[in-house]
Amino acid sequence: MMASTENYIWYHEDVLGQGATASVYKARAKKTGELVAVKVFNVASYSRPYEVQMREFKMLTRLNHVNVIKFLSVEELHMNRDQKVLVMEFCSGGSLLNLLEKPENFYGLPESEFLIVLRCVVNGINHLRDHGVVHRDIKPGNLVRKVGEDGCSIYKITDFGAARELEDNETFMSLYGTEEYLHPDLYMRAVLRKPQEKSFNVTVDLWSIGVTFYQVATGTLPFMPYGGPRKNQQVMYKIITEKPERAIAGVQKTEGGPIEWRYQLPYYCQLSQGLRVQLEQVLANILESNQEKCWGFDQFFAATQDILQRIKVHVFSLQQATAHCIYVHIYNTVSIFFEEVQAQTGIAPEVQQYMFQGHPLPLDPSKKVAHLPRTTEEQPIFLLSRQPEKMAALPPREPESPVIPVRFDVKADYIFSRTMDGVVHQYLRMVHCLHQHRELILRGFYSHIECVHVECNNTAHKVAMVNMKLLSCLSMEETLEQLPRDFPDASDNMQKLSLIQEKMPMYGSGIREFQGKLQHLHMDLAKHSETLAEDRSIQKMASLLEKIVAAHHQFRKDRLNEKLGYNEEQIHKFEKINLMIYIKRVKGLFREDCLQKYQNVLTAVQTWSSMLHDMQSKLEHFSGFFLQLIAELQMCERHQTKVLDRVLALQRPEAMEGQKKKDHLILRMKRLRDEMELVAQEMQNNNRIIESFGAFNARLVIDPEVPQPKGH
Ligand SMILES: Nc1ncnc2c1ncn2[C@@H]1O[C@H](COP(=O)(O)OP(=O)(O)OP(=O)(O)O)[C@@H](O)[C@H]1O
Repeated sequence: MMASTENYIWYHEDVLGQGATASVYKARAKKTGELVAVKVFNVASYSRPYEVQMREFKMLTRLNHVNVIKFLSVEELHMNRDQKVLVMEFCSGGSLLNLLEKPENFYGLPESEFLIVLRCVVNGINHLRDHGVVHRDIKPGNLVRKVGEDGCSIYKITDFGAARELEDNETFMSLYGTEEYLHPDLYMRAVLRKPQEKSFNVTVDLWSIGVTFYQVATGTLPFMPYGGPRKNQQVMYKIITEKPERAIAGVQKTEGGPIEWRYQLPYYCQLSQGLRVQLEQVLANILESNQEKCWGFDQFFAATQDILQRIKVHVFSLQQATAHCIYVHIYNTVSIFFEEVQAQTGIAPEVQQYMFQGHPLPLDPSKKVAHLPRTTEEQPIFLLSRQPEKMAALPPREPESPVIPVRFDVKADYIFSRTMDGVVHQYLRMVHCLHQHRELILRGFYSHIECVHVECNNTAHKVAMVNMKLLSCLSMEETLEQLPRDFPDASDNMQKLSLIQEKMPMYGSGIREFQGKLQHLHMDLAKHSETLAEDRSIQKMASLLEKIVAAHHQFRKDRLNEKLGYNEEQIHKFEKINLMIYIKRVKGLFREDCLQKYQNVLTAVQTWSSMLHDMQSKLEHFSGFFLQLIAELQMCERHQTKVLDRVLALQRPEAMEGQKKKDHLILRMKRLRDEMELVAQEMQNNNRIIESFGAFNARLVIDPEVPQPKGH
């Protein structure tokens, strides 16, 4: 069956959605074939006074924004000229509600998509505000989705039918379908039908936006009486009006039971901690029925813009094995970034050090955040603490599984399979996340070990330098010892030098031991990397999910049939048994395989962290000590040179046995002096090499005020 207006035509089966006032169809322009959406108002709707019918059209003609549905024209239905048809741009992605109903979004949208919704709604609502329009029916069903040329979603506010009708008690019923999103004052009037004197301003939209954002972030409605908002309207009203300040959700878990208030987004929500805290702040201030305490539109707009203008920096805290998203403004200094990192990890800025793409990342606190490298979830900046840090990673909390209906009931089985579909999607996400964290831990520790390795080499160079200087000093000391005992300024460094000579092999072997340990760590890491590479848990979970989705589709078909035939019923029952087996396997795979392997890596992290920390602090100590030794040896050299100079100056010809002997001694002295100069030059060269190695040194200068090992 087809219907048409003067310029557009559509099939009845191409229905995009049906609301309380109208049905929306996918239609085509007769002349161009262009796809449009036509909203055909139902009988109840077009029997309203003409001006009321025209309000939505009039309002739409005034609006023009990418996040507001584009109005094209108003036409009349060919079959019934009284019936108005609103023609608008077609959004192929359905509504945000359709998206939330997909099992993969049972626990809310992923962070990137959530931010798109946030941006579109805030910008769209701002445009309405600029034109003095209060929508009064904001909800996921009234946000339609278009897929942009870049593949990203664009959400558009639609359905402007409710805006003026709120002032008209007779047509108030049109709001009935959206009571879950209603501001408490409207709820009282529209749902409980109690007179309400207050005038409704923009805060009613802000409340609905708050409920919508909560649902988009979590997949569930924030205010939930036992049995659902529609079944228990009195409790619903109690929840939204008695909600304590700053609470963002209220749930009644048992019939007639207490209401559990929530001040934070639930654990299963997919948003990062960094975004959650910012969103919770917004929600607490717009889900506020007290007009005096509720944010005004300007505050809401400023707070949401502040979130949207921030850039996201992915940070993985290696010793703690936790992933973080740090939201900062591009114009903030790096020191602000350090503080945000501290807020999420507890690691103080003075002990933070970073690595990126396998190399140390020196960060200057006075520079702008714009200088930070671009990060992704897979390519984060690794955070290391100079202090030992406790493991902070917690095993992920499993989603609550619904109870399997014991009896044969197509409806209950369908609901069960649908929920299970959502639950297993969450399991799959968790498996992905654990896998990714294992990968990041191994990658991060590989670089960390390499950096300690460089430090080890630097220290080994210092040992070599000390040894060279020591040998040169010792040989000179031996020469000087041949001088007459009563020679003034005769050097007596021998004891000190022998003591250093005695200790040096100990340091040398200490460093070799570290190098051995590092090699051992690399081998340990390689074993874990091999286990990770062979891990098929993601594929196994995905294949189980596929089977559960197939069972769910089967149950969806079965639900549509009033009564199943004998064979269909048998198949349904077998499928239910299979479903139970798959679910058991999902949990087994997660707990005994994925979680177990993840815990193994976490245990290794603790060992690796403490070993590397121990090595680094010893190396730091060694470095400082060697620099001190080098200074002492240099002093000794200077003293020896001074003595030599004096010897040469004080030599009197009569004191010597003969001219020949004198010449011989002078020659020897000169040669020695030349040799020393050569050694000194070589050492200077070595110093330069070591300094250039120092640029790769893992002990980064993050804050110039932080005490650094001597000589750096
Ligand atoms: N332009 C569009 N492109 C694609 N789908 C659309 C469009 N407009 C609306 N829809 C779909 O049609 C559904 C109903 O549209 P709309 O909300 O305008 O109707 P309504 O009768 O006013 O509904 P309500 O019960 O919310 O008052 C939407 O939820 C959406 O799924």
